[in-house]
Amino acid sequence: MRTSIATVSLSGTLTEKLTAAARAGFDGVEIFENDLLASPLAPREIRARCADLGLTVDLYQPMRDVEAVPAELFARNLRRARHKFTLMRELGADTVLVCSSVDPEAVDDDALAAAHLYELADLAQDFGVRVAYEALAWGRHVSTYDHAWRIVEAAGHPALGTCLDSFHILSRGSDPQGIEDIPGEKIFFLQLADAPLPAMDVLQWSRHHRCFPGQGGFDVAGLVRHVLRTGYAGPLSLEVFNDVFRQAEAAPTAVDARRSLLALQEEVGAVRETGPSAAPTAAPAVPAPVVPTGFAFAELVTADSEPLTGLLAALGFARTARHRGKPVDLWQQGEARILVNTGTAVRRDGTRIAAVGLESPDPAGAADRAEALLAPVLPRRRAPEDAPLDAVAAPDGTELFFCDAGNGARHTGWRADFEDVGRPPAAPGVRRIDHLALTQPWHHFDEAALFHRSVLGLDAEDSVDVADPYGLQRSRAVSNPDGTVRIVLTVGAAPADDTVHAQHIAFATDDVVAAARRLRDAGAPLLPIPANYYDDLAARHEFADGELETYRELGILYDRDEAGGSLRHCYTRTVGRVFLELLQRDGGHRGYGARNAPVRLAAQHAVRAARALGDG
Ligand SMILES: O=C(O)c1ccc(O)c(O)c1
Ligand SMILES: [Mg+2]
Repeated sequence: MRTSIATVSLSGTLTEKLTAAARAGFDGVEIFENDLLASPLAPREIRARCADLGLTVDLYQPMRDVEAVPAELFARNLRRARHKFTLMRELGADTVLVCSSVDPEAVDDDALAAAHLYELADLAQDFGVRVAYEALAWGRHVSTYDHAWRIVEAAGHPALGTCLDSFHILSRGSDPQGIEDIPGEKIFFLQLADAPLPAMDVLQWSRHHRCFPGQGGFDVAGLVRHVLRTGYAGPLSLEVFNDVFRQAEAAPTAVDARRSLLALQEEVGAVRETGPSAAPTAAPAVPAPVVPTGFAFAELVTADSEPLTGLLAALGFARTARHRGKPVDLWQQGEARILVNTGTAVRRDGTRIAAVGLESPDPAGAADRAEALLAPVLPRRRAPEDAPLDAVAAPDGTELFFCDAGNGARHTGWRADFEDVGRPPAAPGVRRIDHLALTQPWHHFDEAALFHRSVLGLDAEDSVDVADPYGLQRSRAVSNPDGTVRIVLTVGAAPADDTVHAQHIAFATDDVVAAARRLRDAGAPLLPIPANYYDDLAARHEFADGELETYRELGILYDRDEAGGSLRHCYTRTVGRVFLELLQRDGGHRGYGARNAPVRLAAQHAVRAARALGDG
């Protein structure tokens, strides 16, 4: 199906939006009136720009507050419409979206509304324009799609149809099944947006929190199936009002938007119309996702490896191999493998997680999927003898390598690029990487969740808001079914300091107390946790004698889930942007201890403040 995007969904000038949409591969655009009004280009020049970019102008919108008003006001509305239809002829737009009225002077009279829309469509027809009537969820008298359709049907004008907008339909909890009662040829346009639950005032919800399909909580795919069964032949168009997208760079937002439609069409699948014609609407053929089965490695870049390797050694890691051609060392303990790269130019914020190796049952298939979902395989700076290894860039820039599963043991693939220099500890206290926490740039949070879900086939949990002392952090975990790959995507609060940008690697251990003691005894300080936290733990949970004192001594945090599963975890100091977590899960606890995050964040801010004063 053709794809389109409303220019309101992207940031920048109209020209920048058009360029971004075209580069992302959209077939057409909805020209949002505010974008045109703010543009120095005349409608004819915008038309030419779209033509140059290979974009069709699928819709001009919105025309507001037209119908069911007193005669004198309606006459003024028709005058306004005439001006707009003239503009549309210049613009090359053949369909205008008319939103249901919010005018205080509008009356609740379907017959009058139908008569007015008939007159409007009649005038539009003289300009070669069609009118698509849309029910705004907050419309004064018309706020549901089925009500808007009844008025369109009653008007019965060939140049009058309806525009369906998934936000207005799903936000009100309307049953989309009724869409199939509308003849497809009378659905002049379809606008798609998702949005996070829970509900809020629909106008604010719509104006600020829409997101691309797959990034929120609506069943947009289900709605689209209903529409396609009618035989609707127009484009799938994204209309998203989102404060972040309005500020973020248009190009990556447009790519994210296109990716959301590719993933949506895949989810919708092939739909056979229930109407007279039979041709099923096929989804674009994209390779199936190849879900990663584990972490092959995490690669940290650092200018000064001492603090990092000192911390790894204190944790019980051993330096076991060295890359044959690059300044990259492998540190290992159990199945946890950390690459320490001192050769990559490190930005001002120092040590950071730059790449992640994902074990994959089909690395080539994973790369094909990524390419099909607009995440191109990165050109690799590799020597001829280096193992073939494809990587793609996640929205935060982290390079994700698709590694042949089992590299850790069989020394094939990436592991063959390293020569052994030592042996991993015989009795590892750390078993494997439990999860990675990757802080996302503020404007890539929704994009990151969609990327990890659609490109990597990981399941996304609901986002969780965590109180940082200086604002709110949002986190959303993505994972594979058995939990051997878990990535927590976090977007930080202001001020943009290291805490906000910090990343961490969580290591799974069967005995967090022993691991914490070893770390402390090896001279690597643990993050100190305030006494008040432990007083609160004592109030909330029963512990064995001495257990709480041990946690207080070692800075171990505790969480118990509804099923009685427990999580014990503690943190190291931060090196550059990276800190390490030791965690012990018991009784099937699958969470991340989000309840403890505010305390951990406050403790990290306190350490940072102490360091700034020179006493930390
Ligand atoms: O919020 C609005 O004003 C608005 C305008 C046009 C639309 O198509 C829409 O869905 C909402
Ligand atoms: Mg709309």
